[in-house]
Amino acid sequence: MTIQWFPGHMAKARREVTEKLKFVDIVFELIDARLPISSRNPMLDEIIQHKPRLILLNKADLADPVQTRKWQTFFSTQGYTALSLNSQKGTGIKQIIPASQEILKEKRERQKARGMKEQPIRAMIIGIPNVGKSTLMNRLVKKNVAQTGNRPGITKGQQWLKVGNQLELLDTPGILWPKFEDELIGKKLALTGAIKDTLLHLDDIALFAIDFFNTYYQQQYGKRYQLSAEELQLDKVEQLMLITKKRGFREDYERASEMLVQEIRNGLVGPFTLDRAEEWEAEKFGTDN
Ligand SMILES: Nc1nc2c(ncn2[C@@H]2O[C@H](COP(=O)(O)OP(=O)(O)OP(=O)(O)O)[C@@H](O)[C@H]2O)c(=O)[nH]1
Repeated sequence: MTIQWFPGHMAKARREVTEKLKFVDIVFELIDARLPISSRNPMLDEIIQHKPRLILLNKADLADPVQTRKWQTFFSTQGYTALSLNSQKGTGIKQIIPASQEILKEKRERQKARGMKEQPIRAMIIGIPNVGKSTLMNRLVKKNVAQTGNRPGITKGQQWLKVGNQLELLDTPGILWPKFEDELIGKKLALTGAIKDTLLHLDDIALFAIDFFNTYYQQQYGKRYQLSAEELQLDKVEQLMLITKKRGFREDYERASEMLVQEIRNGLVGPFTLDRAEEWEAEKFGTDN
């Protein structure tokens, strides 16, 4: 991704989201299922105020399914519905409309009681760069309305994209920033490809990944890089040196680091979740995370 968030950009993005919020009934907060905390905008609560929200855990195909279920439970204890999605394949997409209807049920019933005609639900997608906003939009609308991988352009007049006759989606998603100035969050975001590689050293990300996989997913990691039980006891630098050698990269640790990070990102080392549900007790959740 090419966006660098400077204060000016952030303020503009925030203004744009605030402006668009007026037109919608519900916000679809798109987050990366591998990073259910780190891929959120830390100020989202403040920005969207009390607007109803549906949390969408995207790229669930790349995440640890056990963790995804735990996160769904976690969010439900916070009063939110969180659906697990694979926007690329469309898995989970069908639940979006019924879940939104359920969230807005009381409001819609009140409107009905006042004799108002039932309108399609109006929604906007909000998420950090590269989380899959365009992919989801294209899936929902079933045509290529937003080019995936594209950068958000200049705000046009509000355009609504019809999703059947029950949902209308704002044509430009809200793009907000993650809290990448936090070093650990920055490494996690980098490992999933959410922030520019040049913001951090690749070997730092690779060493972080080796540590993480040794702790949580040692088996799938050891298998992929043919590391024996003994080799898995070595420290992370020695493991990186071994992987480099085993891949035939001689002493090119930079190349090995890049390969490792790319393979992890693309799911070749198996599904994984970097933010661990059990480490986030209820009271930790909120605007200061
Ligand atoms: N594996 C997997 N990849 C996905 C999924 N959703 C999106 N992607 C991929 O993630 C990358 C980013 O997707 P985009 O839809 O461009 O993301 P975006 O949020 O619109 O990105 P920006 O324009 O940078 O804000 C693309 O390569 C997509 O194919 C998913 O559910 N699973």
